[in-house]
Formats: sequence, C-alpha cells, structure tokens
Amino acid sequence: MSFTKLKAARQAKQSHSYVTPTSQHSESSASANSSSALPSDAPAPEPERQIAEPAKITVPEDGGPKLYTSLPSYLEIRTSPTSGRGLWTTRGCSAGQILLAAKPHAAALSNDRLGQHCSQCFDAGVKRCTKCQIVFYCDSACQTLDWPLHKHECAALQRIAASGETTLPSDAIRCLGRILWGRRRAGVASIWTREIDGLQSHTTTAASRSESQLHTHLALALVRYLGLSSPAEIAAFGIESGRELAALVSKFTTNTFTVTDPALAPLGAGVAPSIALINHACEPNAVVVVPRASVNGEGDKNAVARAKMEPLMQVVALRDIGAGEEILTAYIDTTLPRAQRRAALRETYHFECECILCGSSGSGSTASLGNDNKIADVEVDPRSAVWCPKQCGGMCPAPTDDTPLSRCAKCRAPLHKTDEVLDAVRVGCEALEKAEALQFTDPDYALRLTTNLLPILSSAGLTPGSHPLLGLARLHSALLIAGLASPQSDFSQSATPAGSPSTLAPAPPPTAADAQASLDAAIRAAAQVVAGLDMVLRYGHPVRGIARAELGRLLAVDESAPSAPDAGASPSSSSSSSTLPSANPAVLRADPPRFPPSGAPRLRLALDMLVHARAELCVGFGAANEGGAVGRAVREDIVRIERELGVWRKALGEGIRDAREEERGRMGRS
Ligand SMILES: C[S@@+](CC[C@H](N)C(=O)[O-])C[C@H]1O[C@@H](n2cnc3c(N)ncnc32)[C@H](O)[C@@H]1O
Repeated sequence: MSFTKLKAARQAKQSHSYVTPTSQHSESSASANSSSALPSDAPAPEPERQIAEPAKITVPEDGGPKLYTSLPSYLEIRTSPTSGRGLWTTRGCSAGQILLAAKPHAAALSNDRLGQHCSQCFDAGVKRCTKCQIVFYCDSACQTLDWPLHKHECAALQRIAASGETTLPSDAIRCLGRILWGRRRAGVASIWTREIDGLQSHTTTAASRSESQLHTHLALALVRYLGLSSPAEIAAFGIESGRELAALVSKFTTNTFTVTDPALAPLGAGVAPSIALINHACEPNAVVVVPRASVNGEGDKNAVARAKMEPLMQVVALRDIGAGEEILTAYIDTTLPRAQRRAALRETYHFECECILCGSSGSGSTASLGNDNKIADVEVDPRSAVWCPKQCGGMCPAPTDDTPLSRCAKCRAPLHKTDEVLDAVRVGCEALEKAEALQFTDPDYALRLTTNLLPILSSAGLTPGSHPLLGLARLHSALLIAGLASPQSDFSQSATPAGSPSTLAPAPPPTAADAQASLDAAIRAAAQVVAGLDMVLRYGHPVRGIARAELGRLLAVDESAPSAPDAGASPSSSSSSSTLPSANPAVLRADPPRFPPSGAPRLRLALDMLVHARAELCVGFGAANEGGAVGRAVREDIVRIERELGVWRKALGEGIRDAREEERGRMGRS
C-alpha cells in the first residue's frame, strides 16, 4: 500500500456549520433510488428521548404546494416548543440504514479545492473551464449540468480577475451566490425557492451584535460578488430589502452543511433543506455523510446517472431507532466536553443544548460537589476524565477551577494531582489551538507542539478520550501520516522545545530503519486515536470507522514477505498481539505488549483492524453503500491481506518442514 494513498485518506474533523470555525453542520442522506425503504419487520426499539410532545404538520401552513417531497413517507415533520421543526420517524429503523438522501440545492467547493475537484459532482476535476480558468469539471456532462449556474459564477469570477483582485471571494460568498442564481432561475414561487426560504433564520434572536455585523458584512460582499450596482437590483432575485438579504445569510449560517469526501475531509459547503430540518443532539442517533455512489463494475448502466446526483448527502441511522423517535444528528464535534459543545452551539445555532449528554441529569455531565465536599455519584464523562490514581481501571472526572476535588468513580480514591492536571489541560488547549492554526503553513512546528504536549497530558493521567489529549493525538497522527508521504521528513524523532520556530535545514534521506521508525510512530499515534475515539463515540460512528481504517492500512504498509521461518510469528497464533495495547495504564503495567508487532502478527493485526473498520463503516456510511468509498476500498485491502497471510502461512509451513527434516537428519546421523 502506498504512502500517497494513506495521505489522501487523511482524516478531517467532523462538523457542521460553515461560516464560523467552531461549527460545521455535516453528516447524512439516502439514495433516491435505493435503500431508503424501511423493512416492514424492522425491530422497533423504545424511544430514548423526546424533546416535547410535537404537533404533526400535515399540510404546509400557507396551504401552498407540498414542500420537502424528497422525504420518504416514514419521516414526518413535527414541531416542538424547544427546537422548532424536526424530523420524526414513524417506523423502526436499523443501524446502518439510510434514512434520507438529498442532493444539496446549492453547493460550492471551498477555494482550496477548486483546482482539484469537479464543481458539479465534487469528484476529481480534470477539465478546466476555459473562460474563468478557475473552476474544474470531471467531464463535459458535469460541465453542461452546472452551466446554468456557472455561467453567472463564471462572469463574476472573470469580473473579479479583471478588476485586479487576486483573492477569490470566500467559500460562503460563492455558495450564497449559487443560491441566489438558483433562486432567480427557479423563481420565487418554486418549491426550490420556498424550501430555501423556509430555512430557519436567527435574525431576530441573533445573540450578538458581532453576528449581525457578520451577516451584514457577508450580505455586502455578496452584492459586490453578484455585480450589483444598486440595492434595488437585488429585487431581480426575489429579495425585497437588505434585511431580507441578511436573513438569507442567517439561514445560510444556521443550515449549511460541510460537504466532505468519503474519508470525511471537508470539500465545501452545501444547503439541503430537507436534511436541515433535523435537530441536534450531542449523542445523535443518525449522521450525515457523503459516501459517494458505488459503481457495480464497468457495465453499470446507472453509474453515470448516479454520479450526477453527487454530492449526494445521506442521513444514516447510527443505531436502531424506534418508531416515534426524533431523528437527531450532531452539528458540532461531539468529542469535545460539554462546556465547549454548548458554547459552539450557542454561538452558531443560538440554543442551549439540553440533550441527554448536556442536560443537568445527563450521564455526560461532569461531577459536582455536594455540601460535604464529596463527589456526587455520577458517571464520568470520558471527554473530561483522568485515570484513577490507584490505577484500579476506573476514572475520575477531570478537575476544573470550579470543581477542583475529584475521586475515582469506581474505587473512590481521591485525585491529588489537581494542579498538574489543570496545568496540563491549560497548556494542552493552548498548544492544540496553535497547532491547528499552523498545521498547513508550518506542519513541522505543529508536529513539535503535539509531540511535546502529548506526553505531558498522558503523564498527568488524562484518558485518551479526554480533551485536549484526543484532539492533539488526532492532529499528531494526521501530521505523522502526512510526513510519511514525503520521505525527506522524519518527524518521529522531533524533540525541539515547544515555542521554537521551525528550522528547515534539508534533512538527509531517511534510512530504511528511519522510515520504519516513522511508520511505527504513526501506527502508535493512530492507535491512540482509535482508543480515544472508542471512548467517546458510539460504535459505527463514521469518524471511528475512518480512524480504524487508517490504522489498519498503516499496519499493512509494505510489511515485507517472510524470508526465514519464525516460530513465534505464526499468523494463526497471534491472538495476544492482534489487539491494541490497552489505553488503561493499569492494564499496560500488567502486561506491556510490544506495539506494533512485526511480520505475520502485524499483518494479522492489520486484518483484524480492517475487518472491524469495515463493520463500523457499514454502519456510519450506510450498509447499502457498503461503507461508502472507504468501506469498499477496505474490503479490497482485506482480500489482499488475506492473500499475503496465505503466503506467510505457506512460507512458515515450509520452514517448519525443512527444520523438522534437518532435525531428523541430525538425529539419524548421531
Ligand atoms: C438546522 S436547523 C434545524 C431545524 C429547525 N428546528 C427548523 O425549524 O427549521 C437548526 C436550528 O434548530 C434549532 N435546534 C436544533 N437542535 C436543537 C436542540 N437540540 N435544541 C434546541 N433548538 C435546536 C436551533 O434554533 C438551530 O439554530
């Protein structure tokens, strides 16, 4: 397996909204032609959560044409006093089932992807628009399909270039431009426009003056991008006033999804009104993904038609969902602790999250002190936890400035090193923020930060799922994998103190041993990420599946074929080495395994990892999608590794036979 392939699979953070960095609306929809029908015999588990008794909407409030026709019959729009409209299922659904699929009404690649991807279907772009020279397409069919919108965009981009402006408008502005040109084309009375107009806005409830200013600023930039010389000209788009335009911008910020590639790397922004009806929970029962259609061999007649539906957003059930339950997805990164999640939701979506994880009685809430200064008996949120100081295997809630006292929820041992944990979390958060900002412009420096901070957080006792340890580990792993692709950089030995600027002296080409050490370091980092994600995300979450696939592929990289028999390396007797090292120090102390192993046990571990990854991908990216493009690629990897393990078995068998014959010969001679 090549390093380049691994780099391409570099994982991005999951998230939902598009304008502010803290938020990214993303994840879900079902292929229009396929698996969205629910099996009639599907089990109907008990609902886990209801916000309020909702009212069912049977006809549009204004009596106009029926909207959201892409919704399957078993999904209903209902309203609740706390969260407004939402989607509810009337039938039981099973984990991995595609609940809803929709091509966004409008979608725009982000600026840094424009040169590599098709602006219509978001696949690889190879054909440049000869007029604007900025936008690419995969073929002329996609170009023709996009022309009704791109002809306006093309003129706007050419106008900008002619004015001497060297930077492109922001991704948000380009997507809003597509919405407005689409609106003018469809007409104000069309279902298309009515669904856009029906999106929830927060202009009246917008919490902050700064957000209103952001909306106004975006609205003005949009007017410039559209090439309008007077506010009156906006009327051609069915927008009557500046206030209405600002409301459209607010709808955009509240309802836009990040369109991702099949490995969850962000590609751009999209607005899909039916999917935007889904409300948020930090422990969601569904997820929005863009798994990309499968092609059933070269003779697949529907392949072209399906490709034109891309980027198709799909909502996939993460667990069995009972009839009468609300479908809920996560708008934000749910690996973050409660305070950060709630702040992000407040800032972009203007609500106080009271979901099962955030609510005062939620199991994810941090421990609180009673009057007697004892920790209340609450479950520990693994996003903010420290291993038991007595290493009993239990966890303590991570101390905070407000609640510095903590004890193990299992054995009640008190946590003494409060200051060490508080300091580690503080410097870890600062380093994570800095490293994230620098990861593309100065990856060496970002890597030094993560390399230096990870041991500090681990030795303070933070669990792998804890913030900011998990965030740093994810970034560290991504940077190491990116480093593997460029042979001149070997980051694994990096020990420059945090805070030093990076020195870019040309490094000598790595030796084979250096390359192996770098690969092993990347494997250990990826394993730490998997351990952390397992603690905080539900089985089948796409982020978990992608992380496991990445680890499995790293383990399978260039593992050389057997040259000599090694009795300890039997591919079938690898149970002790085919598991990850435990993240729990209590277990580590008892039996520290060598990780990663080499030879056949390493391949066996890769195989186990990929089989597990595929099972999770088939949930998070949809069973009918076979786990999306990554799930299908992993299936091929599994077949290849099984073949390689067969070679190992054969070589080992021959080696053992030779050794026995030699032994018999020696005994015969003596
Ligand atoms: C993408 S829209 C979801 C659909 C929206 N409820 C509607 O009526 O169109 C996001 C907005 O819905 C509301 N919302 C979503 N999830 C919520 C929740 N868990 N609690 C309260 N409000 C929520 C917030 O106002 C948020 O800005």
